[in-house]
Amino acid sequence: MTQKILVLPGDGIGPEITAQASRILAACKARGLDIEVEEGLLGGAAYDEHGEPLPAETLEKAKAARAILLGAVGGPKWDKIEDLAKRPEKGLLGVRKQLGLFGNLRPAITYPQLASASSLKPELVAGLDIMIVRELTGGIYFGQPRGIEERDGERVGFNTYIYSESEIERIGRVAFEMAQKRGKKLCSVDKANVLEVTILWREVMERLAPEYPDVELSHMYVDNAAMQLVRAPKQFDVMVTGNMFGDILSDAAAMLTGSIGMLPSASLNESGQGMYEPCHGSAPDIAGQGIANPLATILSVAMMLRYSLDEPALAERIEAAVGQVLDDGLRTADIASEGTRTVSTAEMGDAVLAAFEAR
Ligand SMILES: NC(=O)c1ccc[n+]([C@@H]2O[C@H](COP(=O)([O-])OP(=O)(O)OC[C@H]3O[C@@H](n4cnc5c(N)ncnc54)[C@H](O)[C@@H]3O)[C@@H](O)[C@H]2O)c1
Ligand SMILES: CC(C)[C@H](C(=O)O)[C@@H](O)C(=O)O
Ligand SMILES: [Mg+2]
Repeated sequence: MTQKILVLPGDGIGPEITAQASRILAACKARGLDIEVEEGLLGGAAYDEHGEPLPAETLEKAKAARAILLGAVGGPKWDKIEDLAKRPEKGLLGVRKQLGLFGNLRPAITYPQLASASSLKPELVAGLDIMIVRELTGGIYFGQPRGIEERDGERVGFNTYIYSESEIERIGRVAFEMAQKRGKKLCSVDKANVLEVTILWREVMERLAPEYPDVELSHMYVDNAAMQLVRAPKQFDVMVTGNMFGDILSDAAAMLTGSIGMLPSASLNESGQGMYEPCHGSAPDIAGQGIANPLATILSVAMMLRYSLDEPALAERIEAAVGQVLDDGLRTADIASEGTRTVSTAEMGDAVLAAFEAR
């Protein structure tokens, strides 16, 4: 059956990087992958056209798609929109929530060729392979009540950090199952020394553990986890955490791989429908220059093939092509080091495509 794929380029470097990833998708199609690809508007690009960051038409297309490839949304142009609901980021959060994409997988893998591009000592990161499992449709990002209002003569801002047992259990199961397929170690990250919501989080993780006797479960406070990620990151296999902690820790983990431009992601619901996007943002500081690293987005296509389209061989082929290009010494500016050849976004896309075709 033909599967629908929706590409949402978004803002800033979004269109530049999704253009390269789309070429890889097209190459998969040329090799017999039965997909139909269409594009849509999300974020600032959608706001400029329709006055909404998530127009009804985009949401409809997203619901009908088996998988979505997203570039990134947001940028200074839209940061002053007063109505928060109209900000580009709300469009992205809307797709995640509306499609129930609660399971966010963020793999931080340090390619051996890039160990020296990390800001940490190469021996600390060489061979690193961590999977961060982030809850994506709950927690403080969505909790009610929220707002800014006048109280006792001054304005107060407030959000609600809330998780139900069922929300914790469902992301916990994703993480335990992921650990079973990997190194069988799961570290649950919380702030159970202070926050009730994460006391419950820890309890639920403990309750699930006996169902996965082959997985070794540990717990860590988020502040320590941030420190351990830069002290000795290879101690981790799978990490599971809530929406906001996962956002922060995955950016920190990205730097272990050499650049945030290397970290792909998958956001999945219960039926395997997914949105695939790099973990980084729209990088307004380099947008339009043709120098952004497209590899996180290309590697997100590999995740799409693995998790939504059941094509693991094609996924491996893309990952191997990326490895090949790095072996050949090609680097975008963010991962360049002595002795490598600095290339543009499009040249990196050309090289990955050529390596993919040659395999
Ligand atoms: N998923 C998303 O769409 C997403 C994620 C994060 C941030 N954002 C939005 O993006 C905008 C910018 O946010 P920010 O500056 O905090 O984070 P950012 O990730 O866009 O950029 C942080 C730094 O990393 C660099 N960088 C990011 N991606 C890169 C790439 N592929 N190649 C080379 N360098 C890269 C940028 O140039 C910048 O110096 C904001 O509007 C934010 O809300 C969107
Ligand atoms: C843009 C923003 C809403 C988003 C998030 O916080 O989830 C981003 O930082 C991410 O990591 O995907
Ligand atoms: Mg983030």
